[in-house]
Amino acid sequence: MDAAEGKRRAAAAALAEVQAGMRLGIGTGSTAEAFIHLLAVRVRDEGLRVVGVPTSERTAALCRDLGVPLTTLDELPELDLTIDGADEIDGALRLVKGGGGALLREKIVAASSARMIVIADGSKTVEALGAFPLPIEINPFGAVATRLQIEKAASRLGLNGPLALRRRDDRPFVTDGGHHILDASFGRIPDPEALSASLHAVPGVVEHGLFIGMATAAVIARGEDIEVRGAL
Ligand SMILES: O=C[C@H](O)[C@H](O)[C@H](O)COP(=O)(O)O
Repeated sequence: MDAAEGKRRAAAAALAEVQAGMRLGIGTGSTAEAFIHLLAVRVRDEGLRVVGVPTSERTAALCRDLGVPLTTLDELPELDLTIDGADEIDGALRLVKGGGGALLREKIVAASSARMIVIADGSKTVEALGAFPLPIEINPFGAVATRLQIEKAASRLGLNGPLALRRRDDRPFVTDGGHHILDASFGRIPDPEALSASLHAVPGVVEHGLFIGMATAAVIARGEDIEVRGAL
C-alpha cells in the first residue's frame, strides 16, 4: 500500500469519530486534506452537520471549495475535536509538526480542542523525535539574533544541528501569520519537554513544532491494519 492510500485509510478511520453537531479543528497537509475530502462527502451526501475551524489558509480554501462549513476560532473558541496530520509521532503521542508551515495555527486550534486525533501512514512513527527537522517559527525582526539564541539554547541541551531558513521560490517562506521558519536538524531529541521550554524562552520564537500533551489519540495506517494509540 502506498503512502497516499495509508493517509486515506487513516483519515477514513478518524472520520468515524466525527458526529453530527461537532465543532471541528481541521488540520493542514496532505493527510488532513485526505480527511477533508472524505468529510466533504459526508457533509454533501448525508447532510452531516458540522462546523470547522481551519488551521491554515490552504485548508480554508479547500474546505470552501468542497462545501465544508467553516467558522473562526474567535466565533467558536472551544472545539470538540481536531483532526490533523503529523511529521513524526513517538510512543508517548508527542509530535513534530509544521512540515507544511502551519504549526502556529495548528497548535492554537489543537489547544482549543477537547480531543486531538492525529492521522498518519505508518512512516510517521518513530522511536525518538528528531529525524524530521524541527520547524521553529520566528518573527522576521531580529532573525539573526533569534537564531543565535536558539543555537545557544539548543546547545545547552547537547543539540547542535544546523538551522536552515525555510525558503520558497528563492525567498524566505512566510507563514499565514507573517513569520519565518527555521528548520532545525538537531537529530534525536532525547528530552522534547526540555527543548520545548528552552525554545519558548527565546524572544523572537513565535512557536515550535513540538506538540506535547496535545494529541489524545493517533490513528495510523499500517499495511492493511489500522493501529490506534491513545483513547479515541
Ligand atoms: O504544517 C503542516 C502540518 O503540521 C502537517 O500536518 C504535517 O506537516 C504533516 O503533513 P502531511 O500530512 O502532508 O505529511
